[in-house]
Amino acid sequence: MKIGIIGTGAVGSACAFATLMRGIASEIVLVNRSRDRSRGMATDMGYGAPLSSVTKIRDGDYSDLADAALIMITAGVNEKAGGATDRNDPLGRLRLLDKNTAVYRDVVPKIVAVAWDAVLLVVTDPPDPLADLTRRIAGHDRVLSTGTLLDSLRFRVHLGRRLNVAPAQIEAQVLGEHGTSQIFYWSGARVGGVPIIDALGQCGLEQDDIQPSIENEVRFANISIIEGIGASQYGIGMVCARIAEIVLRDERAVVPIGAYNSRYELTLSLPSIIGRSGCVQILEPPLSDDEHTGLKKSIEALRKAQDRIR
Ligand SMILES: NC(=O)c1ccc[n+]([C@@H]2O[C@H](COP(=O)([O-])OP(=O)(O)OC[C@H]3O[C@@H](n4cnc5c(N)ncnc54)[C@H](O)[C@@H]3O)[C@@H](O)[C@H]2O)c1
Repeated sequence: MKIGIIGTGAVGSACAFATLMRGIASEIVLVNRSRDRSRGMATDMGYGAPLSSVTKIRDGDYSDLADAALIMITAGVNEKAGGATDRNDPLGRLRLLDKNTAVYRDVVPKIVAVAWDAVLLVVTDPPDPLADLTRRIAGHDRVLSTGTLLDSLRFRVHLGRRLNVAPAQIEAQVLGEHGTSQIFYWSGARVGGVPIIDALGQCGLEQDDIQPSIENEVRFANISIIEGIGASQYGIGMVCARIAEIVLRDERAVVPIGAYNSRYELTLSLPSIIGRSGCVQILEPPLSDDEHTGLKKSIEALRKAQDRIR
C-alpha cells in the first residue's frame, strides 16, 4: 500500500525514514514545495532501502498520491521558525495556528482531489485544530491528529526512569490537547496492573515529589529538543510510522490519539480504537476531579482555536 508524505522538512524526512525502516508500505511518495529537496531525499533513502526494506521511495507531485492508503501532512512552520519556543507562553504550539492554517488551505484540497479515500494524518502543529480544518475541507471523517501519542510515550519514558522499569511495560497516557493544556492521566496509569501511585510508593517515591518535574519535562520536551538540535523530529517520525502501521494493518490498536469527538465537536486525544478507516471508536476513561477539570480546560483552549479559523 502507498503512503504519501507532504512536506519534507525535519519532520517529513524523519517520518519517511521511520516508515521506510518499518517496512509497512509498498511505496512512499514524498511531496514538497521544493521538488529538489524531496528528490534528493528519496534518492538518498532509496539507495539504502535494499538493506532492510522492499519499500520503494520516490519524490512526486500531488497526482502521484492517487490510491494512497494514508497521507502524513507535515508541511508548515515549525515551533522555532514560528516563535513558539517560550515555556512561559500559554499559547504554546497554538501560536502557529494562523500560518499553518494558510498552508493547510493550500495543501488539503490538492490532496483530497486525488486521494479522497486516504486516511489523513495531521502532524503539523497545532495538530488538533488543523485536523478539524482538514476534516471540514476533506468532507470526511478519516482524519487523525498525531495528538498526544508522542506526549504519552514521553510520559512513559519518564515514569520508566523513576521506577527503573522498561517504558514498554508502563501504561500511561497524556490526554486532551497536544499542547500546553494537555492532561496527565495519573489515575489511569499502571505498571504490571499495579496503579502507578502504588508502584511509586513501593519504590520509595511520592507522586507529589515527581509529578511537577515529569509534567514539565513532557509538556516542554519539544522545546528542550529544539534547544539541542533545532527541530523536534525523530520521535514524531517514529510515532507517525507506527500510526501508519496500525492503520494499514487494521490493527484495532488502542492508543491516545487525536480524533474528532462528536460529544465535544472537536478533535482531541482520548484512548481510541484505530483501524483501517482511522478512528473506529473513542473510549471515555474514568477521570479524577482534577483530570476532569483539566480536560474541560483543554476543550476550551481547542474550541477557541477552532473558532479562530472557522
Ligand atoms: N505533531 C507533533 O507531535 C509534531 C512534532 C514535531 C513537529 N511538529 C510540527 O511539524 C511541522 C513541520 O516541522 P518541521 O520541523 O519539519 O518544519 P520544516 O520547516 O523543517 O519543514 C516544513 C516543510 O514544509 C514545507 N512546506 C511549507 N509550506 C508548504 C506548502 N504550502 N506545500 C508543500 N510544502 C510546504 C516546506 O517546504 C518544508 O520542507 C511543524 O508545524 C512542527 O511544529 C509536530
